[in-house]
Amino acid sequence: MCKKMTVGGIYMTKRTVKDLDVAGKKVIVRCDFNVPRKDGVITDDNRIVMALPTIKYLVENKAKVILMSHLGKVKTEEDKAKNNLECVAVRLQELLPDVKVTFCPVTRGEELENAVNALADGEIVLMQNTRYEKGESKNDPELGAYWASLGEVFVEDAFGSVHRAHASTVGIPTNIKENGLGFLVEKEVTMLGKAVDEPAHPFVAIIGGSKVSSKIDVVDNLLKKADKVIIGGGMAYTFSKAVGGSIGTSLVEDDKLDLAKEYLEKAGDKLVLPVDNVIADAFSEEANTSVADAGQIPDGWMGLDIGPKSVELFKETLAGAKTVVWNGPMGVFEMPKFAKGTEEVCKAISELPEAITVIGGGDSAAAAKQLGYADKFSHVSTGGGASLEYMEGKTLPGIAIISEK
Ligand SMILES: Nc1ncnc2c1ncn2[C@@H]1O[C@H](COP(=O)(O)OP(=O)(O)O)[C@@H](O)[C@H]1O
Ligand SMILES: O=C(OP(=O)(O)O)[C@H](O)COP(=O)(O)O
Repeated sequence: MCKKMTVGGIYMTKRTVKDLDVAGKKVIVRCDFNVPRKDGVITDDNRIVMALPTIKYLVENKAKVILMSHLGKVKTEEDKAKNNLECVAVRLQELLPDVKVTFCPVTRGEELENAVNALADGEIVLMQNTRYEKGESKNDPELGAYWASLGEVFVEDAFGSVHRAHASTVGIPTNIKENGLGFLVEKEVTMLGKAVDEPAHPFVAIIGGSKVSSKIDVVDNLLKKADKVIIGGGMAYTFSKAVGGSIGTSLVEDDKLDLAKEYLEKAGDKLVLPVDNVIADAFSEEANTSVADAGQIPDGWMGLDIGPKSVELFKETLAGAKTVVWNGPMGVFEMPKFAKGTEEVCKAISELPEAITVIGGGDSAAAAKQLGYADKFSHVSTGGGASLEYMEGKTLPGIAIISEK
């Protein structure tokens, strides 16, 4: 059984919500409500539930609460329709039946300002998806200043997004000096600090999932800290193609092939890749499936899970580990046919005696929960990229900007 953690961590000199005077004030809270959904329905509300301690504290302390979050990636009008944040307001109201929760469907202008000004003490308004604004991801100074003008106090509680220097995570606190960390961010840095500031060895990191471009640099940095870095999930095919493997129609980011090749050459046997994959002839639960050795996926087929030989290899790599850090599922676990690799790795980690084990990321946490292993980890982090960047020792801009005590 994995070890339970006690507290540790850097960033403990930052102000927290408890250091702020919030009664009667308009308090902007940046949350990470980027929750997994299927056909518009929330499939895992963990990120909303984890934000509740800060929200409840502010409500109980008579703040006028303005919640902000992004949801998904928004590049087109169609993306806007797909990533409407209203479903989160509905869930939040269910979780807080005694509190008035209003949803504001716009991200600037009179309707938003009126909604904020109408707040009574202890009431909540959730603004539409911050990424409806093009300036959000560029940290447009005008946008950060505008959103800041809506409130008097700012609370950073979006742990999953603190590695992003965006208008809502950095622009707002740049303009509101009365700011502090929320309880979720405080807890995350405490737990991650204990796990990885001075990790016990052997230290094994596992990187999977689908966000190749945002996570490939992490691999290089983790290679300096960890004894082994396992690559699985959709990440693996970019590495496989980089060394000339056939990957069919598997997920790949061609502009990262050179980098993947460089990391492979540099890392030698420290980097552990799948040796086989469960393949499918369509991205569907109904697809025909088979197993193919890595780099030998036929045309028209795609890898959607690690295969049985990879499971054994990853188990061997994990044996004896004292610290395990994992972000990104081993396959498309949302479809039971492709969940086995993720489940087997969960199982192997849960059976490690005396290891500190951390799983992070919206989908990874959802996978651990769905497969029944969430309570087997020492810590389930709400942040994937954020927890990885913390572990790399990188500055997290959304935390760095917050005032010192
Ligand atoms: N082989 C694969 N091909 C395509 N998508 C994959 C593959 N393996 C995993 N995924 C997908 O990766 C997604 C999670 O990736 P990511 O966002 O990086 O993780 P997290 O949210 O935990 O940080 C899941 O939705 C999963 O279906
Ligand atoms: O889901 C998130 O990150 P994660 O997948 O690394 O856990 C965060 O909400 C950040 O989202 P982004 O990677 O679209 O900026």
